[in-house]
This record gives sequence, C-alpha cells and structure tokens, in this order.
Amino acid sequence: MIRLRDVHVEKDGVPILRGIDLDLTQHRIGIIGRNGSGKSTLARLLNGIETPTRGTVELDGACDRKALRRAVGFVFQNPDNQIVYPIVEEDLAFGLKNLGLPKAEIAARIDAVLERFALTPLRTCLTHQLSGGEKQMIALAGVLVMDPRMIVLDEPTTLLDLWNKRAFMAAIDALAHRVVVVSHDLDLLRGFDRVVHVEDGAIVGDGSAGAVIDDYIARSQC
Ligand SMILES: Nc1ncnc2c1ncn2[C@@H]1O[C@H](COP(=O)(O)OP(=O)(O)OP(=O)(O)O)[C@@H](O)[C@H]1O
Repeated sequence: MIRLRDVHVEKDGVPILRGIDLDLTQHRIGIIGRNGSGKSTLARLLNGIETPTRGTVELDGACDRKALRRAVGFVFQNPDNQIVYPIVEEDLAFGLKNLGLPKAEIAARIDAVLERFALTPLRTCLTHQLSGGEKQMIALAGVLVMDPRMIVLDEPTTLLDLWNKRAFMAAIDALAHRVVVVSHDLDLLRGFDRVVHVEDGAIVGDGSAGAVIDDYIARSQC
C-alpha cells in the first residue's frame, strides 16, 4: 500500500503541494483538479519520479524510492515521451533487458502482453508509424510488461478519439492492478472507487466518485 504523510513539494521556493496525506487502498482512484493545481506532481510522487521536499511517501511501510519505481508503473500523457525505440518489440524489451532477464523470459513476457490486448500484429511495426491510439496502447503495454503492482496514468486519453478512448479504458478496467488516473475527463472517472480533488496544491475533496465530482462541478459554477 502507498501512504503519503504530510507531503510538501516546492519548486524554486514555490509551494506546489502542501500537506498531502493519502492512503491508496482502493482499486481505481481518480485525481481531478484545475490546471496547475498539482495533480501531475502528486501522480509523479506515487512512483518516485518526484520526491517530496518534506514528508514521506511509503510503500508497504518503507520509504524506498527504488522499490517505489519498481512497484509502480507510470503512463505519460503523451506516448511519444515514453516510446523510445524504433520497433515495438524493441521498445517493450528495453526495461526487461535492464532488469537482466533471460532472453526467453523477455520474449515470453512480450508475447503475453501483446496477445492480451490483441496487439500482436504490431510486434515488428515501426513505433513512429503507429496511430495515436496504438501508441497509447503500446505505452501501456510497455508499463505492464514490467509487471508493476500499481499503475499511475497521467491524462492518458487526451490524445485519443472516442473509440480509442473507450478501448483504452476497457483495457484499464480489465486490469487486476491498482490504478490511479489523473484526468480532466470526469465521465471517465465516474465509475471509479474513489476520486481525490486537488486544488492549489492541497486535497479539498476525497471520497466517492459521484460526490467528489459533483462538488467539483458545483465549485466550477460559482
Ligand atoms: N519544475 C517546476 N518548476 C517550477 N514550477 C513547477 C515545476 N513543475 C511544476 N510546476 C508548477 O507547479 C504547478 C502544478 O503543476 P502540475 O503539473 O502538477 O499541475 P496539474 O494539476 O497536473 O496541471 P494540468 O492540469 O494543467 O496538467 C503548476 O503551477 C506548475 O507551473
């Protein structure tokens, strides 16, 4: 379980997050808030890309950034920031090679993740020729192939059309992993187990998706 206690993040002396306390226990957790409220910074803390200026981010009771990086996969908003190799299977193999896994296991893991999402035909495709939706799926596959315990997605559907958005979210829904999604798409998060509302670097709403989203909409109309 990931637990944040009194987490503060400052950049150049400017407070970005203030006194964040969170226990991430639910299966599907959404994070909402206005532009610049601190959502992405909070999301990046969850897998150790970002570190607190003050406070702690614990995984199973221990502050271990390396363990956090291994346990939590991160899917970026723009898959071009995530896909680095020219061929799909090379890209999927990258992190696994870094782990020092044997060739046979790397191949088996890539087979499995591609089959799972019906992406096998893309295995030898050039990554720069993929459509936006295909890229987003390959970026997700690249995170899943590392077998993380939890996945954080930062605005994963903004580049997708309605069809690809539905397909992508169906893929997310099918995961047994704990999932945290940062999104401005409130409809996407309505079915989630919990939604956290961040404003001006602090949590101002935290609870059932319906209640927190309705309160967020009401505030926007003031
Ligand atoms: N490295 C940095 N140096 C200075 N300020 C930063 C830095 N990174 C983020 N910020 C500021 O921190 C605030 C929160 O940024 P963050 O990206 O977490 O917001 P967000 O809620 O995800 O926004 P959006 O919905 O627009 O993506 C913003 O005002 C941003 O300009």
